Amino acid sequence: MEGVDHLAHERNKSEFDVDAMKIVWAGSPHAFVVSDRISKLVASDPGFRKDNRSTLSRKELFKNTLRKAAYAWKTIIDLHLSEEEAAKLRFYVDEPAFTDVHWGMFIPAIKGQGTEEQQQKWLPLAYKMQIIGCYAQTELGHGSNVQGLETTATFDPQTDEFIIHSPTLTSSKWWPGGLGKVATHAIAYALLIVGGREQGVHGFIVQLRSLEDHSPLPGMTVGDIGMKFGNGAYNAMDNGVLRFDHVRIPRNQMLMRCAQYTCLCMPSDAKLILEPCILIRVSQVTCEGKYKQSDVPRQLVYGAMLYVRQTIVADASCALSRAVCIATRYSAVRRQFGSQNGGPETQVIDYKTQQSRLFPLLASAYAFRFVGEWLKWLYADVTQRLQANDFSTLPEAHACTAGLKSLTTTATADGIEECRKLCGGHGYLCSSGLPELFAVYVPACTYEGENTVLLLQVARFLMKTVSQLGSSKKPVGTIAYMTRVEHLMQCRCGVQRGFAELSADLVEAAVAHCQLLVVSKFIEKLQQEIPGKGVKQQLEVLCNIYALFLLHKHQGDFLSTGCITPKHAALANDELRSLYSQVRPNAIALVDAFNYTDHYLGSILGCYDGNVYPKLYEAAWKDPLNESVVPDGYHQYIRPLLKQEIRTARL
Ligand SMILES: CCCCCCC/C=C/C(=O)SCCNC(=O)CCNC(=O)[C@H](O)C(C)(C)COP(=O)(O)OP(=O)(O)OC[C@H]1O[C@@H](n2cnc3c(N)ncnc32)[C@H](O)[C@@H]1OP(=O)(O)O
Ligand SMILES: Cc1cc2nc3c(=O)[nH]c(=O)nc-3n(C[C@H](O)[C@H](O)[C@H](O)COP(=O)(O)OP(=O)(O)OC[C@H]3O[C@@H](n4cnc5c(N)ncnc54)[C@H](O)[C@@H]3O)c2cc1C
Repeated sequence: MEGVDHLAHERNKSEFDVDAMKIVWAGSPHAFVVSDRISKLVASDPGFRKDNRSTLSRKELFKNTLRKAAYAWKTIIDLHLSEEEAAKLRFYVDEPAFTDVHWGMFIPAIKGQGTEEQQQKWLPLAYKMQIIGCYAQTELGHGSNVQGLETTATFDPQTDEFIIHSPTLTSSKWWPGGLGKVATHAIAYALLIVGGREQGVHGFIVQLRSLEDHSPLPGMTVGDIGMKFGNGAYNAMDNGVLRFDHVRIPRNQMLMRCAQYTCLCMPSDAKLILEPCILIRVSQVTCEGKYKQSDVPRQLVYGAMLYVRQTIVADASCALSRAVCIATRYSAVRRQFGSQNGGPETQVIDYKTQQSRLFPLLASAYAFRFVGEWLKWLYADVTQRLQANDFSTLPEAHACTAGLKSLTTTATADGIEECRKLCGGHGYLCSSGLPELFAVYVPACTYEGENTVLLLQVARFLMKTVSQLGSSKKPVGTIAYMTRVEHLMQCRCGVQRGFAELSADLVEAAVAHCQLLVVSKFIEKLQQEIPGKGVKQQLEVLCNIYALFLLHKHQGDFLSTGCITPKHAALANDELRSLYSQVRPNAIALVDAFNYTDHYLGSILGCYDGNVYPKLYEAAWKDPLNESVVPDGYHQYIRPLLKQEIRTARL
């Protein structure tokens, strides 16, 4: 029945202050207020309706996404929303679109790699959406290997311009979100060539389309790369292909924070003679001529990826918590077997197998939330240090963002699929919200750095740390614990097989390092002041589940290395079962704490009131296939079959 809370009995079991936990999940009382208000604003506005997405064709889906993006922008302007509120609105609209890349990559790249002048010129246009940007790095032939990119940017000293060109088919830009049909500008990554010499990959701001009629500018061949995985909402994103045919851009459209070019200006008879290189900004003309890599590490060119990777960790906790919320609520609603004397069947959430699959995912959602909070702090800290030309923590920041992005996205993608399975057959319905959530989420394991490639970066960082053990350079920060392996390294320093040969094992070590990070940041969170009755206790239970589940999952490694004994392993398993029993009465309240509206969840199985069956039944009849009792095609194909009007092969 509508209006009845079919999960009230579950909510009454809660042993902690759910409202206080909502603030812990949101990050602060202010963040909760903003989040709560904006999520309800979006949920109550029919202009942000999303329950019909699975019935739209790709072109209808794409056009509807443009409509929503424009509507969202109008809402932001009309309501004078702050940047924080606007970001929350885009989050709760929950529609993969060009705006994700405009706000999530194009703007951060200009902020991170543009000079002051370039920021002053381009950011106001981008913030007002008078230009729409995309991040065009990946090519048909290269994505992981950035230094292998083939697009060229050749400097022409005669005209003080760069010539951007796609010399080969594989140099075609391929995948950039928003590029296919919407973006007016790109930050295009290309191999810089000055005076015939290659100077590595740099970013360039390139206008793609006319701001008058949106037609591609001369020298641009641009379009969409086609349908993507599943019929999910990610097909609303116009991931594009782009080829440059000797496109000229002014010198000042190279993102120059990371590189400068000094040049000889030898005035003779009042005429400047320019060496084949680039004039840096006039105020900085010097008496030498050479390519000058700024004293910032060239990896700052990758700065936007560092930023996005840390946001992706926070996104992982959101996506996993959505799936866990759906599966937990449905597990409390669903009853199967176990009826005693005609009484109610057993709630599937009471089965130990269901708990052993579901509750580690619930714990992971909270764990990723807190490590994401810490990573956001780490990124802000390294950014602040970079402003002061302090690059000391950049390697650690790269390793942490790369490793945690890889770990959390893999666990979340697997976790969403597990939540679908936890919901049985109904989990496979689009109305469960889980198939689309999976289809939209899984590319996170690939974009912004393919997960194995990123783990290899972590492994490289760990090996570099190990190689420095015994030297005066002591490991600090997230690798301080490695001093404890120093003795191991000394006795094993003999045999050093190649990194490549051991890379599969090193990737596992990288995962273990990142898992240690997640556990340690969860523990640090618990050492903070956490208000609210029973809130800290619940988080301690979840932290212990997260850690012990890992111990259980990898007990082979722990046993084989002598870190634990078989008795320890047995004790850990016993404790896990006990912890699951402690979570059970609080499970619904723990997912209520995510404070997701039914609109945002987009799931009948996960609806707040648990009134699942009537909603499933009602939703079925809305499917276009049910618009007619006799299906299209009956008379053409089925009736001849039934009436044996089609010659059938001899049976
Ligand atoms: C909220 C927005 C949502 C957006 C939706 C999703 C949109 C998706 C967008 C994209 O996918 S954009 C394209 C993403 N592409 C990638 O992530 C490419 C991945 N590849 C790389 O990052 C690099 O190619 C590499 C794998 C790191 C290798 O780089 P390279 O060959 O240049 O260097 P190495 O020899 O491996 O390392 C040299 C040195 O540099 C350090 N380093 C590498 N990357 C970084 C970094 N990002 N920041 C800081 N430092 C970095 C590396 O550790 C090495 O250091 P040393 O060991 O020499 O000290
Ligand atoms: C939905 C989506 C959106 C995207 N949006 C953008 C965007 O907006 N802008 C943009 O520029 N790009 C974008 N991309 C591209 C994305 O960044 C790349 O696909 C990603 O970086 C992976 O690179 P790749 O495709 O070259 O994978 P590859 O590197 O070709 O991976 C293939 C396999 O090779 C393995 N491999 C590669 N190198 C090594 C190595 N050295 N050692 C061991 N194994 C290795 C990988 O682990 C993987 O298993 C997007 C991609 C997707 C799917």
